[in-house]
Amino acid sequence: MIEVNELTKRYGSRTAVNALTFRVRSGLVTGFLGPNGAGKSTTLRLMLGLDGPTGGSVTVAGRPFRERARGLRDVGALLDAGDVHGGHTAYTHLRVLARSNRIPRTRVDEVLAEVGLTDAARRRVAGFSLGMRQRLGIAAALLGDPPVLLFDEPLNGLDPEGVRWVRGLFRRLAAEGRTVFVSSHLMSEMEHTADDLVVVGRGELIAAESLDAFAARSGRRTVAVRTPDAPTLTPLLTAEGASVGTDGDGRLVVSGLDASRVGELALRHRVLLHELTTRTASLEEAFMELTADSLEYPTSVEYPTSLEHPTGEPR
Ligand SMILES: Nc1ncnc2c1ncn2[C@@H]1O[C@H](COP(=O)(O)OP(=O)(O)OP(=O)(O)O)[C@@H](O)[C@H]1O
Repeated sequence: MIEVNELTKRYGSRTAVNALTFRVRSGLVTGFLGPNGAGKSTTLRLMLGLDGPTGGSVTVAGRPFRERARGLRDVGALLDAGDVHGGHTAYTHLRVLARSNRIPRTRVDEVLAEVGLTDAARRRVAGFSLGMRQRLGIAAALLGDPPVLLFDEPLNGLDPEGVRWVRGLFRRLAAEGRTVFVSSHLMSEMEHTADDLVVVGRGELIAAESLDAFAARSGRRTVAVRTPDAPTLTPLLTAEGASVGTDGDGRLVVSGLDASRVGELALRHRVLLHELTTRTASLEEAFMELTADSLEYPTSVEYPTSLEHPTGEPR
């Protein structure tokens, strides 16, 4: 279990992390989500004691990480896959880490096999693809067989097979009772991997709950309606208290009424319907909406949720 309490980090006048409080439970995969610049990497560095907090604390199994002497056998981490001496081979890189952490040499071969790098073990890391570097970083995190594992954007650069493999690996590590904390800026990467979510934006905590609770809270339902007579139907719907937008594809998007009520109204007023569909906002949409106000580099891209705005105007 990792406990993060009122954790704050300021760089000069810039607050990277502001009073974050959350827990990461063992035996589960916890997704650490937030847009670029949200403070994820800073939080991970603070968790590992690589940087000192301006305020607050992090404890791993009840003790600050700095006080722990077992290094890689206590906490394994992948922070920056590029942070490897390019002149080393994969084997040498892991061998050096193993030696300085008093980990037996046999473990190097085991983790190389685990991440699928046995055949590339004697090649220089300088020639590795990003995906291979990620695998090597994961191997280093696993080297000490630690109970706690932290990964910063581990899926970057992996091909679909690699992504599937990493997902399976995280699930297995959690099933073994370990604490697995994985950062990402994409909900789609966590949706089928994480049990719990910690969501941050501009250094602030936005949500810390189970994925199921997040989904239940944010799974807003709307009704998509295709009709040749939108000018008649729209005021009937708004008179019933619904918000009506359009989806840019000729459909009305109705929130605040369920599909059966929309169907009844249409029938009563003899409005022809070509389509009537209930839609549930995806987790990705809910995440985008939750973090929209905290984007460091907002773009003018419209996401589907904005189409449900009553006026149809982008927010
Ligand atoms: N050493 C530093 N000096 C000054 N500002 C920093 C430093 N490290 C991070 N920051 C700032 O703190 C904020 C959080 O950055 P951080 O890298 O933790 O975010 P992140 O969520 O990991 O983003 P990304 O997904 O882009 O990696 C950013 O505004 C960043 O510019």
